[in-house]
Amino acid sequence: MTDPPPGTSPAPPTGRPLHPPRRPLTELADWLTSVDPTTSVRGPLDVAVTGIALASQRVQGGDIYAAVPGSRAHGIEYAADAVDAGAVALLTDAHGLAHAPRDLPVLRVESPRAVLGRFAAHLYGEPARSLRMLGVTGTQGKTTTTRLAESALQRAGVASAVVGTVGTRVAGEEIKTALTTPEAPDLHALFAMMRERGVDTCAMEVSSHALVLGRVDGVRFDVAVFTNLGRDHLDFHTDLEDYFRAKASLFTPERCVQGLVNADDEYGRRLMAAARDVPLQSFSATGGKADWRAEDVEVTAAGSRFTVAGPGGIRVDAACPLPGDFNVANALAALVGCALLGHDLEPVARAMAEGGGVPGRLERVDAGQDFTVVVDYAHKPDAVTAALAALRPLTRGRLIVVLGAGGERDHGKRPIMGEIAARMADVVIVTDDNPRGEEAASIRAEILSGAHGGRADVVEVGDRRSAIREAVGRAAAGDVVLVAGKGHETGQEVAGEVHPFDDREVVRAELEALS
Ligand SMILES: CC(=O)N[C@H]1[C@@H](OP(=O)(O)OP(=O)(O)OC[C@H]2O[C@@H](n3ccc(=O)[nH]c3=O)[C@H](O)[C@@H]2O)O[C@H](CO)[C@@H](O)[C@@H]1O[C@H](C)C(=O)N[C@@H](C)C(=O)N[C@H](CCC(=O)O)C(=O)O
Ligand SMILES: Nc1ncnc2c1ncn2[C@@H]1O[C@H](COP(=O)(O)OP(=O)(O)OP(=O)(O)O)[C@@H](O)[C@H]1O
Ligand SMILES: N[C@H](CCC[C@H](N)C(=O)O)C(=O)O
Repeated sequence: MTDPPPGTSPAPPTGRPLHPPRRPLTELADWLTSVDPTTSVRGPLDVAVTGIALASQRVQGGDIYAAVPGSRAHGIEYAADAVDAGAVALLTDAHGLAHAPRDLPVLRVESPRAVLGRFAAHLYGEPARSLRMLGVTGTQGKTTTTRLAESALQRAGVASAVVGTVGTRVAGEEIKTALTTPEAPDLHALFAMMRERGVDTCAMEVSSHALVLGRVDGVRFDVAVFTNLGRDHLDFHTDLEDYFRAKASLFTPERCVQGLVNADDEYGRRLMAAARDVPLQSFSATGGKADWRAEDVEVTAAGSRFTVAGPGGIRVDAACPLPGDFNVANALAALVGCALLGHDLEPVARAMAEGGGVPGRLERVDAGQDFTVVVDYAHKPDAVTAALAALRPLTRGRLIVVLGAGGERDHGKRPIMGEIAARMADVVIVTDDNPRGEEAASIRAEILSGAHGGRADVVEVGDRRSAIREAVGRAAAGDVVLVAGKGHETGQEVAGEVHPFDDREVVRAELEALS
C-alpha cells in the first residue's frame, strides 16, 4: 500500500483530526459497493486514504477528492488541482470517470453527492455517533440558539462544540468555516476532531441548503429543533412551500431521534401536525399551549428573565443575556434542547444567565455615547421586523436604522425590507450590504421603492461607512441606532473582492470621531 505523498498537507490543518484515519482504499471500495449498487471501481487500489474533500482547495495529502457536478462546473475540472494538493483517489460519477486522470484510482457511483455524507462518516469512523448532537433549523434564530446552547454548556463544564454561520468552535477553539452548514466531508472531519478533543455535545445549524444538498447525510441528530419559517432563500427554493419541505425533512427518522418545535410559529404547528414518524415536543415563549413554556417573562434592555416550565411540573429560573422578545424563544429552545439531550437543566440555565451574547446579534457598541447603537444580522424581512420590534420599547427618542440588502440574493425581499423599515423606524438610511456582482445603486433603488411612502424619514447613502457616520451623527440622547444586515461579518464583498469591513469596528470608530 502506497503512503500519501509527503509534504502535501497545507499547514495548519484546520478542522481536521490530529490523528486522521488511515483506511485502505480497497476497504472503502468494498463498503461503498455494499451501500451503493451503482459502484464501479477503476484501479489501482493499493493506496491509504486519510481524508476526503469536496473542493480542490480543501484537499490535503492522502485525501479522496469528491468530484461532483455543480451549478457552475463539474468538480472533475479541478481534479488536476486536487492531485497537485495530494489527492490519492477520486469519488465521482460517470462524467467524472470519463475525464479522470488515467493513473488515479476512481470510485464511480451514479450520484456521488447522495453517498458522500455516509461515505465521509464511514471514513472517519462514524464520529458523530460518539457526540450528543443538537441540530437547529429555521429561518431565524439558528445561530443564536446554537451559540447560546454551546456557550452555556461549555460554561457549565460540558465540553461542547458549535458549527454555524459565525464559524465553528470546538471545546473553546475557533476554527474558520465558511458555510452555515459545512459540506459533509468537512463536517465529518470536524466531528472526528471533536471526538479527539473529548467533546460531549455539538450544537449545529442545519440550513435548508444543507438538507437539500446532503451536507448532513451520515448524521442522526439526537435532538432537532425547528425555530420558525419566513421568507428566505427564494433564489434557491422554488417557493416557500419548497423551502418548508426542505426544513421539514430534518424531522424524519433517518435524520433525527426526536424533535423540538416552536408552537408559536405557523409552520411549526404545521410540522407538528404532519410529522408522525418522529416524537416531537413543542415550546412556546409567548404563553401558548406547549410542552415547554417560558413563563413570567421580563424583558429589559440587557436581556430577559423567565421561568422554564416543562412536563411533570419542571420549573427552572432562566435568563438570556440578549435583549428582544424573540431571544426568549431562542434561549428557551437552547435550554430545552440541552435538557432533551440529557443535560441537567438547572446548571445549564445558570450558566446561560452568566454568559455573554452572540457576535453580531443585537450586539451593543458602546463608546460612552448617550444613545444606543446595536449591530444586528437582520437581513431578511422577518428579522428586520423582529429586530425593530425588539428595539422600539428600548427607544426613548427616535429609532434610526441603517439597512441594505445583499447582491445576488433574493430580489423580492428588498422592497419588503424597505417597507418594514419605513413603517417601524423613524429614520431609514438605505445603504450597501454586500453588493457582490450586482450594481449597488440598483439594489438600493429596490429597497427604496418599498421604503418611500412609509412614515419614516428615508435617506440614501451608498457608502456603508458614510451611512453609519450619518446615523450616529443624527442620533441624540435616548435614540437607538440599528445597523442591520452584516452582524458578525468582517468583510464587504464588492465585485468579487472582499474588503475588510466590520460594522462593530466602523461604528466604534465613527462614535469616537464624534467626541
Ligand atoms: C447553492 C450552493 O449552496 N452551492 C454550493 C455548491 O455549489 P455548486 O454545487 O454549484 O458547485 P460549483 O461551484 O458548480 O462547483 C462544482 C464543484 O467543483 C468544486 N470546485 C470548484 C472550484 C474549484 O476551484 N475547485 C473545486 O473543487 C466545488 O467544490 C464543487 O464541488 O457546492 C459548493 C462546494 O461546496 C459550495 O461552495 C456552494 O455554496 C455556495 C458558495 C454558497 O454560497 N452557498 C450558500 C448559498 C449556502 O450554502 N448557504 C447556506 C445557508 C446560509 C443561511 O442560512 O443563510 C449555508 O449552509 O451556508
Ligand atoms: N427567533 C427569532 N425570531 C425572529 N427573528 C430572529 C430570531 N432570532 C434571531 N432573529 C433575527 O434574525 C437575525 C439572525 O439571527 P440568527 O443569526 O440567530 O439566525 P439564523 O437562523 O442563524 O440566520 P442566518 O441563517 O441568516 O445566519 C438576528 O440578528 C435577529 O435580527
Ligand atoms: N448566508 C447569507 C448571509 C447574508 C448576509 C447579508 N449580509 C448578505 O450579504 O446578503 C447569504 O449568503 O445569503
